[in-house]
Amino acid sequence: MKMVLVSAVALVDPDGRVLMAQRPEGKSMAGLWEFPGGKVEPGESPEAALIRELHEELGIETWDSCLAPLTFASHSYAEFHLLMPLYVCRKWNGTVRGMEGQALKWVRPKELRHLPMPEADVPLVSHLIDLL
Ligand SMILES: Nc1nc2c([nH]c(=O)n2[C@@H]2O[C@H](COP(=O)(O)OP(=O)(O)OP(=O)(O)O)[C@@H](O)[C@H]2O)c(=O)[nH]1
Repeated sequence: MKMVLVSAVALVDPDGRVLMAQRPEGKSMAGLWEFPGGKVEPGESPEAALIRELHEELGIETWDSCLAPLTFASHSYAEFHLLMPLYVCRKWNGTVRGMEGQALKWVRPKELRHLPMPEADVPLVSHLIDLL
């Protein structure tokens, strides 16, 4: 099965809330809330992919040294197998904005349990609750 490598991040604000982004209409899994991030391009490190995606999607700047690995998702969808490292980031420059028109919200870790999210993300929530 095709393996897809996606880097994702839990941006954590000073109140311990996590930023979630809603997948827009027209995309697969539209309406579900996901961690910011995206596919790792050939030749790119997972950290570089995340720094690029955070700039493109949210208009913020961060650095390798601010990305702490937390856990990963390994999940088979019908079309591909997703391997998705999840980082935690508490330090960035700029104010988050939905640069691609996507809805954003800051969510308390326990409230993540009630948010509709992609299947692959569900097991990640307890790691964030433990951490935060
Ligand atoms: N960024 C992100 N992607 C996730 C999460 N969970 C999850 O299953 N994914 C999947 O990982 C892939 C990320 O692709 P992407 O963000 O670079 O591009 P995309 O939405 O345009 O992908 P698409 O090809 O499905 O339309 C998508 O298939 C997405 O559904 C998550 O928490 N964050």
